[in-house]
Amino acid sequence: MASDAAVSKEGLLIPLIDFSLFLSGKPSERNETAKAILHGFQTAGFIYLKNHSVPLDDLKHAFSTSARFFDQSLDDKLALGWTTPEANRGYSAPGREKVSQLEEIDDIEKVRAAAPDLKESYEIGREGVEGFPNQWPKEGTVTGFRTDMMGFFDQCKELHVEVMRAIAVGMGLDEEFFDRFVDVGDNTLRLLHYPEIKSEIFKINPGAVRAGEHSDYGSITLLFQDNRGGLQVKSPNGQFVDATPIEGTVVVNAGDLLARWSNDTIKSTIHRVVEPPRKTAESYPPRYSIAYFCNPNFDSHIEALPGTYSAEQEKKYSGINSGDYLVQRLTATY
Ligand SMILES: O=C(O)CCC(=O)C(=O)O
Ligand SMILES: [Fe+2]
Repeated sequence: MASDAAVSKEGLLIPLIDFSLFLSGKPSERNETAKAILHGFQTAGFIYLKNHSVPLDDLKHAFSTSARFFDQSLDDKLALGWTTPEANRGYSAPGREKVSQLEEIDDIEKVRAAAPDLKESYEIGREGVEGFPNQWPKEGTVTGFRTDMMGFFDQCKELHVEVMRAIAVGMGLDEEFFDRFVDVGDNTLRLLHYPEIKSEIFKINPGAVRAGEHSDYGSITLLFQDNRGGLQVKSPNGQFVDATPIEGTVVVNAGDLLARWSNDTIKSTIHRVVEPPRKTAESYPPRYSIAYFCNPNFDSHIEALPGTYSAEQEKKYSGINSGDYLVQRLTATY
């Protein structure tokens, strides 16, 4: 069988799929796996892949490198600050955005004092894009950072191509159908750190979350999480369900642009990050995750995929340029 359930609750079934059966299985296994992947995206909008192409050691190394990055002083990180949606590269410390939903000034100050940041992140884009250089830490500060992160970037880029091939096969399209749409690698590697946080934060402000509910924008997101937990996915009946970490797997979710491309046959599902299930008396431990946001090449024209409509008037959306769409979405967020 190509898949088990990674999550099954409240009508949300997220399959756990052995990706090696697609990468190197017999033709029948390959087909069956591709169908299971597509089905997961059409129903839950999320899948877990095990035996994918990113080796566990490289993954562990990416996490320890990320931790060393966030260990730098705040000043050093702020010097690499995220600038514009067009660049979409660099460091963000958006801690203030959530606490500002509190109404009483006293409460706001209390929460800020106890938890200056619920989340910090750092983004890396494709190298060599004119006008938009990556914001690398100064040479020698985080040893090996640039080489290791770009190595990881390329591994994820390759995995994106393979997952898109699986979707193509699942849809009955040519296996290489998406290749020319995704070969450039206009993707974003985002390191995330949710610092240790006092438990009382969630008592003072029950609405507090480590990352607010949202959908992702692009084709798919490859999400690697540590073993803390806290990621939740919205079920069809509106309940948030834990997407519990499974070591060595990657969580893959479809983004809004893929949903649009598929004429809404694929779902881009809402998710968020809350406090993890385990805590000490005083606090919740830090959590690290790495999200790799995949996009169609920024110069591609995206319109309803063959087989997702039978007559022109069934196309739900007009065609759109991928890069324009993504900048539009990022502009609305920051
Ligand atoms: O940290 C996580 O597990 C999820 C992050 C996420 O959904 C995002 O950055 O879009
Ligand atoms: Fe997300």
